Amino acid sequence: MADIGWDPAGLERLADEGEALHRLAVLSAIGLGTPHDPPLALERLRRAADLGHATAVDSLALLDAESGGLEAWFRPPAPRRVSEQPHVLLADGFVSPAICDWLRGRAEPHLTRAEIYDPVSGAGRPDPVRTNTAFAFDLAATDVALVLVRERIARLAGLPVPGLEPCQVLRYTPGQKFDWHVDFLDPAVPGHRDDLARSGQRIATCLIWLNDDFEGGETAFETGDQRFRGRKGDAILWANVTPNGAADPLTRHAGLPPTAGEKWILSQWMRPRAPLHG
Ligand SMILES: O=C(O)CCC(=O)C(=O)O
Ligand SMILES: [Fe+2]
Repeated sequence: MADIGWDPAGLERLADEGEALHRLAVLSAIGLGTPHDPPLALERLRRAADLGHATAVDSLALLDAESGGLEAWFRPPAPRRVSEQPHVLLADGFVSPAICDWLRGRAEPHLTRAEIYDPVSGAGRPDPVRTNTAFAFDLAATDVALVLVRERIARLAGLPVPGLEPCQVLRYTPGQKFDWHVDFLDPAVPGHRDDLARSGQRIATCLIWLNDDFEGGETAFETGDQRFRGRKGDAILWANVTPNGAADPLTRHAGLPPTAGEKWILSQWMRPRAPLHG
């Protein structure tokens, strides 16, 4: 069957078909090629579910079970500060355990070896520094629940949704790690310059713990030898830049290896704006 694509006008013409309605729901949840309209996204999701679209049925049931509706969803409680230098915040119970299981399940079939940014070319490549597996969600794997989680993260951070990079689910089996690194892009590194000009600095990082039945595996910061580990559904958020916007070397951190069990997290890197084109 020919791919129906992601053009909203084309999808509108097919709008009585479950897959087209699901795609339209995702697009209006994001605001991609069509106005950002979460209530309309939920309405379209409901129509896709009525037509039996499996992801629509499951994600709608998940969202219907969340209390408070969109209003509460988009107003996450203020996080509490757990470190001043670097600037680290924790949000307890940021998402429900059911949302955690959903995100993990959506990523699991797609996991591949995680990559790092090559400092010279700016392209991704595997490296012994990062031995875990990961999946960065593309549009095809995106669903309305994921989009709403991303918007909740943006609101927690007070940053614009269009600046969110594709989010990743990371899985670490015992011994796997994301060794000491910084998330900001170094303006002195040639391979980072184009990216910085296009999208701006990676000013903040948010992680959500998707499970907690593992040992070790803390998120560690070199500064002050600080280690953090939340419960399933908690989020940690930190600024990769100082208040004046300069890359902050005190944010050097690592995902330490779990010693038993698997660690699953969602990782969201954030820029100040959408990439510029042209
Ligand atoms: O797994 C962790 O605790 C750290 C992940 C991380 O550093 C990142 O996603 O940038
Ligand atoms: Fe990181």
